Amino acid sequence: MTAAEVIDGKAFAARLRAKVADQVAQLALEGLQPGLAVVLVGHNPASEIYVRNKARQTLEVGMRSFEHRLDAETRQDDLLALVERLNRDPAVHGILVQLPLPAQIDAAAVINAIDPAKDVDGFHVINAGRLATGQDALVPCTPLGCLMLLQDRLGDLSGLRAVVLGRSNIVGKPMAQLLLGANCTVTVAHSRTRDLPAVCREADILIAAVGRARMVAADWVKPGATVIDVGINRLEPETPGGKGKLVGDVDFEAVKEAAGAITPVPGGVGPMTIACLLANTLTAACRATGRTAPRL
Ligand SMILES: Nc1nc2c(c(=O)[nH]1)N[C@@H](CN(C=O)c1ccc(C(=O)N[C@@H](CCC(=O)O)C(=O)O)cc1)CN2
Repeated sequence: MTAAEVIDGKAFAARLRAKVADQVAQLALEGLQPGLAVVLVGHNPASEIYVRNKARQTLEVGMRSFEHRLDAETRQDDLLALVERLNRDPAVHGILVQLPLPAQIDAAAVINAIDPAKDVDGFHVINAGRLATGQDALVPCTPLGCLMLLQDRLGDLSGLRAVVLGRSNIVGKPMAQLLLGANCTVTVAHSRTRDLPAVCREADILIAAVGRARMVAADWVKPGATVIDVGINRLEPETPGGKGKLVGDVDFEAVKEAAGAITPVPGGVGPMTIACLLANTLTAACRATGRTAPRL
């Protein structure tokens, strides 16, 4: 058996951002500049990095970036008031509240306060419902990125068996909806699923999004399957004061000997998340101004 093709999400994301930048340049000729507002509450170190990268990449594609950094002790009412202001601001076409939020804030209440037309994370219950019923929706960025990588490698996904390992609102559930929409036969598996390895072995497409480092072993994978690893897990540092290695939910070294193709961590799905956020912001800006959103 030959080793799997390693899917280069970093390169794919760079190409997607270049397409977004081309479209933004076209809109500039018509006097429209898409704007993305990102809200960070508190000082989660990983979130700080993601928010910084989002702001930088937003500017790089020619959009306006609005960053709002709030104290860890921020009250829910104050955050809701900021969301309301951003909903009303015509320069802001996309709004994103970085997750996780501190414990005193009800994340669902905040997400559902965002205007669904500006909900570029696609987490609002209206967008979740639209996706589930096959209507035009803003689609969560990480699952959208996974779908793009799959369609790029496999073309038409019709009839393929897909197993989504994980049932979160931000990855597992929307991923399952997208794969259903692409005519896959979809199973959503999770920690209570009986005989997980056997269920996963049925998959032509295996999406690992459980948040457990290197959980998916080589004998969970059907030979030749396409494996998409959404996990981002930081291992304990090997030396005191060092930085722990970043690994996915899949045992990459072992599984690449069984799979047909596999995404690495880092450099697989992660970079697609921000590229799709920019694509969603472009979509939101086009729709808000009566334009048809481009197919990227
Ligand atoms: N409001 C949101 N919050 C969160 C989301 C989200 O989509 N919307 N997703 C994650 C975090 N996230 C974006 O916010 C994100 C995670 C990972 C990456 C990424 O590029 N990862 C790199 C590795 C980065 C590193 O070295 O740490 C990779 O996999 O190559 C981008 C964005 C939770 N919160």
